[in-house]
Amino acid sequence: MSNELLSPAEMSEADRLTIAAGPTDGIDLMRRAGEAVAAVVLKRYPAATHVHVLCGPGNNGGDGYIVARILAGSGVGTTIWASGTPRPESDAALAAAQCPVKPRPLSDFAAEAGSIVVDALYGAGLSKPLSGDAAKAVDTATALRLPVVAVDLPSGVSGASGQILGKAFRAEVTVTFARKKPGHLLLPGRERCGEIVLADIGIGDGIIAQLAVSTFENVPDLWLREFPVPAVDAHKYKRGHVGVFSGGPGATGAARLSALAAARSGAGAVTVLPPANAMQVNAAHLTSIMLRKADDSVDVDAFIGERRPSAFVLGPGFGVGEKTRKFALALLTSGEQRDTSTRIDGLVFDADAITSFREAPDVLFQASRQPDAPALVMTPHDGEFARLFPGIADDVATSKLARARLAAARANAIIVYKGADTVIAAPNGLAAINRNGAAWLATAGSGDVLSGIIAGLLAQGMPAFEAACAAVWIHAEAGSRFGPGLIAEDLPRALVPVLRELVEARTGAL
Ligand SMILES: NC(=O)C1=CN([C@@H]2O[C@H](COP(=O)(O)OP(=O)(O)OC[C@H]3O[C@@H](n4cnc5c(N)ncnc54)[C@H](OP(=O)(O)O)[C@@H]3O)[C@@H](O)[C@H]2O)[C@@H](O)CC1
Ligand SMILES: Nc1ncnc2c1ncn2[C@@H]1O[C@H](COP(=O)(O)OP(=O)(O)O)[C@@H](O)[C@H]1O
Ligand SMILES: [K+]
Repeated sequence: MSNELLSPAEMSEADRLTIAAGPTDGIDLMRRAGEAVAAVVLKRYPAATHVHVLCGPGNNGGDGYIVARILAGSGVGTTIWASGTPRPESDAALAAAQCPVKPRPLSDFAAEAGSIVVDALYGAGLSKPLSGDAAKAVDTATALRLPVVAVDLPSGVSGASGQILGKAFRAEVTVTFARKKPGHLLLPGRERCGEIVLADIGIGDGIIAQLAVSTFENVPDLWLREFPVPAVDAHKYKRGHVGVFSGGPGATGAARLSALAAARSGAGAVTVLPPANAMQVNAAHLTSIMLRKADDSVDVDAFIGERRPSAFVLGPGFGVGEKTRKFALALLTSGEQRDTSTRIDGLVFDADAITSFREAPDVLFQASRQPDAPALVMTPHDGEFARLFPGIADDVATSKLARARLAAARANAIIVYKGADTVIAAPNGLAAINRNGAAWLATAGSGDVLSGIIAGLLAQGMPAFEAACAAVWIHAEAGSRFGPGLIAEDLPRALVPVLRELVEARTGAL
């Protein structure tokens, strides 16, 4: 798998293990890194009149000295602008000594239109906000609209969190090494990276495996082996039955969006569960989706006993308050009284099911910790996250990745922390960052569809973390492919070509 994301600490451990295993040493890694960047510059900017290489004092700068040597050797006009000097006897000092281009001070940095900037100031070792000459260099490159090729990360972008420390370059291309880092995918860093080129510098898969990485890019490789494909002898209840709770007569659309998405995602049967006074309005809009009254937990229990649903969605359009809390807690704690034939596999709590616990989140978390509780997936956007996880949400110094992980551990649930850079985190520390979405998905009801997809996959027996990751990717893929004009009603139908491709990839053919 090459979808692991390495923290700066893991990257330097990979570096250490590679060197310890031999015969590769530090300068070999640096040389390959520099060669990869130089190759990108030569290929992408063949008409560049001049390349300005900005070199910092650490190994990122060391990569820059190698780039400058190769470019100058290829006949490209090259200037080095250096901030500080590499530590004596370091790999970067060796790279600088072998570079025939004489460095000029970064404080004098000036460039002409038509030239290119290679940003090798700071990478994994960024330790404080960009200031002084480095910040001025960002302003100069921005004002002149110079194309920037970033080495490892645009300087100023934290590889761990994607946060911008002070200022950061906006690269057209970022060349990174061995594996991507969380900062390449988390906003706002992602936006500053431009296209990301991953270069092999000789850190083998075996070395990465030794790191036991727990953060991944959310791509199908992560969960495809668990993606459900119906068996030859499938019948509708074998494909899983999803119950979706509906709000009252004026708030039923969200549940129907969820229900349709669960059905499209492969659940064999889906039932919308409204209060009695919303049966009529739901009935007027449903065809293949079933309908059953659920006024209270007696109704819910009877439904579970008779129809054996395997997953539920609670929250979209349901309303905030005591009834929601009661339903949520009853679903979470019902396992104690059930035999295996009526056991619920998974729950998706979204929207109002999250907000209803804003005054007493611990009540919810205690219930989700009971040994018999079904797997719980919660899908907060920023606002809902802040309501359920005060303390974690306020800690702006941490990354969205770290916040999602802390929340998953606190809630004993899979947390799908939504947004343009959705993070999916599990209580055991596994996490994935999604990046195939598009802003077309920012439309009312889009989150309801996501909840339905998750429940559809849970009902078919997909493990909860994988189901959440798969649903986020599928939802994002369908929305970005649809593009302009997307409304939530379009999404369930837009899932079809995406699902077809996944089934083909999973089975080799349909
Ligand atoms: N690991 C690997 O496998 C490989 C890694 N490689 C390369 O190494 C890079 C990491 O190198 P690195 O660890 O030396 O850190 P780097 O980013 O050069 O910065 C450290 C220096 O910058 C300084 N400094 C930081 N921020 C600053 C600021 N805002 N303003 C001012 N100063 C600041 C910091 O100062 P200090 O924190 O000590 O005060 C220190 O002197 C990595 O990104 C990749 O390009 C490749 O060669 C291939 C193999
Ligand atoms: N700019 C964006 N880029 C990618 N995905 C987005 C963007 N904005 C929102 N989304 C996705 O759209 C969905 C919106 O969900 P939510 O905020 O709950 O909306 P609603 O409550 O209206 O259904 C989430 O899956 C979110 O990740
Ligand atoms: K850089």
